[in-house]
Amino acid sequence: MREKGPAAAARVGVLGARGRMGMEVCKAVDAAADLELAAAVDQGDDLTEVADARAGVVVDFTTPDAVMDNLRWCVERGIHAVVGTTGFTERRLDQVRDWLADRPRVGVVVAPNFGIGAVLMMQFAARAARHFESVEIVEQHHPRKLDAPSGTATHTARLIAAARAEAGLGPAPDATRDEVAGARGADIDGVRVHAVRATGLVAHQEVLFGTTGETLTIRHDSYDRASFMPGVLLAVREVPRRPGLTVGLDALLD
Ligand SMILES: NC(=O)C1=CN([C@@H]2O[C@H](COP(=O)(O)OP(=O)(O)OC[C@H]3O[C@@H](n4cnc5c(N)ncnc54)[C@H](O)[C@@H]3O)[C@@H](O)[C@H]2O)C=CC1
Ligand SMILES: O=C(O)C1=N[C@H](C(=O)O)C[C@H](O)C1
Repeated sequence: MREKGPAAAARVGVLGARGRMGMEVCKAVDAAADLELAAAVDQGDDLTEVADARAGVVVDFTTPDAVMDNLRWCVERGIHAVVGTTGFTERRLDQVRDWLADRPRVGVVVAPNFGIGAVLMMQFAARAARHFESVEIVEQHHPRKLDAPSGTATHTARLIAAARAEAGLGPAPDATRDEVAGARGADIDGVRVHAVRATGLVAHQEVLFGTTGETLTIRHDSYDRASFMPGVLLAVREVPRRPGLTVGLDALLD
């Protein structure tokens, strides 16, 4: 942790600091002239390190089991939070909104994917959804990932399902009668999602649309975790100006 002097704008605490994403975030914050890495905390460390270090913004890349307790702790102390950890259901988001109602000046940004290309991939998929009767998602990740399907794939499926419902599209055609369990993937709001895990992969997703005589494939690849850092740093800089809950990076990019 390098002291950058009084000109440094925001003091940042990183939770999950010894994880794959946490380490990358610590590096990126340390390298940013306007940010100061105030605390780097992982499992077993005391969260009070973050408060003692006077961090104004916390970045959480931990686990779905840990993230809600961390977030509550931050909101109660008036610390803004940028969250990349997966596992956010509507119920969890409502819980965060409840906590924030008591702390109206605190901002929380929860984004299933901080990659700019991934955000655009989700926007393009939502836009295409109403024009195609068929759609399936294939996500591919490194084999140390704990959750399946990915948060990005789940979010994409929900966006597509909402667009299909708005356009009055029914279920995608599928004559499958005999199925080995899992062969047709997970059903997320009526959209099939297939999760692949293989050494050598980082984070990849294809959205395959089909209609009579044509298909459209929208694909995004993160080859390096550095790809998430411009989005994370954007959220760190913006979150103090955005009280309440912001879901996704879309609003910040606009
Ligand atoms: N939104 C996005 O753009 C991205 C999100 N992710 C998500 O971020 C999360 C972390 O991913 P990775 O870094 O690959 O996992 P990882 O397993 O490498 O790192 C997680 C770290 O959190 C630590 N941890 C667990 N409980 C903790 C607690 N209570 N307090 C502090 N630290 C704790 C672990 O010891 C570990 O070091 C996952 O949910 C993943 O899906 C990953 C990449 C990009
Ligand atoms: O665990 C990962 O690696 C990733 N997790 C996020 C997800 O589940 O969508 C974002 C990205 O896909 C990398």
